[in-house]
Amino acid sequence: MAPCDETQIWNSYSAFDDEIPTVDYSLLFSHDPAQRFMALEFLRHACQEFGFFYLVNHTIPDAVFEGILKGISNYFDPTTLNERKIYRKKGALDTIRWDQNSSSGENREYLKLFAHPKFHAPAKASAFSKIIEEYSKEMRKVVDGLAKAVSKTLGFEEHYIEKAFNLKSGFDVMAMNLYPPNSTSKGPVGLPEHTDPGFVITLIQDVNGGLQILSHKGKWINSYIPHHGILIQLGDHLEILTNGKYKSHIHRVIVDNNKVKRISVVSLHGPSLDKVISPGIEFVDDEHPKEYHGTTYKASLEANGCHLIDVQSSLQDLRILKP
Ligand SMILES: O=C(O)CCC(=O)C(=O)O
Ligand SMILES: [Fe+2]
Repeated sequence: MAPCDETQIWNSYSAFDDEIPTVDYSLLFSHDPAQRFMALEFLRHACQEFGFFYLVNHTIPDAVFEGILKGISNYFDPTTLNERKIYRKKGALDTIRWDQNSSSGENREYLKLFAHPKFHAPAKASAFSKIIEEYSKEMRKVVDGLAKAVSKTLGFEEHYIEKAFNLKSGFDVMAMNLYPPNSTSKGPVGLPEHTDPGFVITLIQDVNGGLQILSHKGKWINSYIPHHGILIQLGDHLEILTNGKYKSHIHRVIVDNNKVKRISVVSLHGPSLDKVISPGIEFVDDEHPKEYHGTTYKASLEANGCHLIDVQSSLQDLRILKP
């Protein structure tokens, strides 16, 4: 490819360093009513005006973050590549999936697994599996707390989201990503543009840079997560439940032709697979007609003919087209 072509491609993947809101988790549960009220108001603003935010002062110990990031780095050792190939796509019953993609559309090595209601992890890597399971349990506690807080920002009692999504049996998939695979990419894209299904998506990373999110206003924004902070992105099914009040956002990963080398841990926290998700009656009236079709979480995940572990968005298909 001629150098000028390369520059043109890179320019189309550049993004702005606009501020992303930072929500203090501990203040959402403050015993001081005024402080709690302010924190919940700020969370409402972050959900409605952004749809993504950083979460700090949460309950996950630093050692859990450091443990999983180190564990992933060790697991993706290039010399043990062959051992991981047993988790390459096999069939409809896969609960763990590994793959390595190096193409103009995607450049990453990943390990995905079903984390909830039942936890699955690579049997051979038992110490690593324990680390992943601990991370997953800790993150679920944070997500349960967020479900309470988000319910309140919508004007409901704290169990509204938990009940609407049947979160106690919620379907969670974890993806552990290494960008670019083997330190070489074929082009600037780590992961192409997409939104994610579910209630919320939690994300941590080892180094900053690479993840870009498309704002409400159509502007690509670089995400720089504070140290030991969590990036929260609202999922497609919160958008459906709230009839578009709280929206999910398109995002992508850019490896900038191998300049950004990074590990991320992404958990997609979904409703239970059999739960029908449709716009809540509280969000529908003459001024806000129903904007989405209702369907079970499972059917929405399988809508593109994909395996559940792909957790792909089908939001476009669920939108009711305006006449
Ligand atoms: O690795 C990242 O930063 C984002 C990954 C992502 O968007 C996903 O797995 O859905
Ligand atoms: Fe994503």
